[in-house]
Amino acid sequence: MAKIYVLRLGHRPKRDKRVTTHVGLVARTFGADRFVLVGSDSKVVSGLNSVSNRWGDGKFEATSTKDAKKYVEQWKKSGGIIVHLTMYGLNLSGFDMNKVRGKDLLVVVGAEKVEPWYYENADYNIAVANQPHSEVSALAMFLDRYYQGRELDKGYTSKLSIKPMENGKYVTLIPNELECIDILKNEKVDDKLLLHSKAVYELAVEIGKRANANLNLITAGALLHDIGRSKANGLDHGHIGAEILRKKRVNEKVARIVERHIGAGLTKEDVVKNGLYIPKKNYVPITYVPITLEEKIVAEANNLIYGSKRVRIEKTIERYKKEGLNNSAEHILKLHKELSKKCKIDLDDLCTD
Ligand SMILES: C[S@@+](CC[C@H](N)C(=O)[O-])C[C@H]1O[C@@H](n2cnc3c(N)ncnc32)[C@H](O)[C@@H]1O
Repeated sequence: MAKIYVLRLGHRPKRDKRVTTHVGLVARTFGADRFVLVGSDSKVVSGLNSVSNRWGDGKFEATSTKDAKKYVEQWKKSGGIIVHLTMYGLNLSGFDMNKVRGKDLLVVVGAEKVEPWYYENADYNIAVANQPHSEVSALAMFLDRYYQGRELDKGYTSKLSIKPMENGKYVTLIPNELECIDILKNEKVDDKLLLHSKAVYELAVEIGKRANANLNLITAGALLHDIGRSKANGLDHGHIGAEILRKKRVNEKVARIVERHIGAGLTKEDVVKNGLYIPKKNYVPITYVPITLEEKIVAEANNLIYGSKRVRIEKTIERYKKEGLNNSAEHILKLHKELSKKCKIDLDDLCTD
């Protein structure tokens, strides 16, 4: 896929810190892959990377270069296109974006007066209205036209994310390993449960790596999967755990891992038969069955752990059958086969018993 980098010229550390940071923030949010600062200002660069790690998937990167002209020349040499944003350029409104789509694109923005060399070496000088305004707005407008607005709908599975609210502020969190342990301790889970949770976590991460799953989600989902046992030990501990986490503003994707981890999930019949809480209609999809890859992996890892020991799936299936839960046993085997195929190994091979 074609990449888009933003090159920021003329940064004056004393004067431009805030504006340059905003150019980088716009680059990230409006879909660029990288922000390249000409010169050095480690605070600006590290600040942008910190935002990328907390609010994004960490793929966007801020870096710097000493030699802007060399950077531009190399970009052109490797077949990329240069767009220089300037009020003196072709008006964006009439510009055919297809001329630059599909190719690696370097978008150059200035701070103070930009040297003529950049005007001459750009493939296209483009103006967002032929009026003086700001590199921040020019970049946002250009990228928005480039992506035709799709960049605004990009969803991230990030450490922090916002639940949009008509009134008020609501930020949800994917806790890391240490934060999960703190959450468990605050709920006063006992040492045995802590050991079990850690064992499920370690195995889930191993499986997650093989399946190319989101490891932050798996870490939180696996460590917290049994948090509901601090209040209940029946089949409802999944849902109760998820509710505890929702109250703590933990990301909904983690809450659902917790809610759907029992066996290979609880079917609607299980839920009705056992008189469990039935989610409201607006809770979509209405299910306690794992759907996402991360939900499936945590359920599978939990099925391969007994206490804090790894066991083969057959052991768990036997236990379910002994309790007359033949349907659930079948689903557990099906999930095991599905994930083993995805990981290209029999997941029993990760377990000794
Ligand atoms: C404060 S302006 C400096 C103005 C400069 N004389 C110029 O070439 O546009 C800083 C940067 O904002 C961007 N900029 C300002 N007005 C723009 C416009 N109408 N269209 C595109 N970019 C603009 C350019 O990248 C410029 O280098």
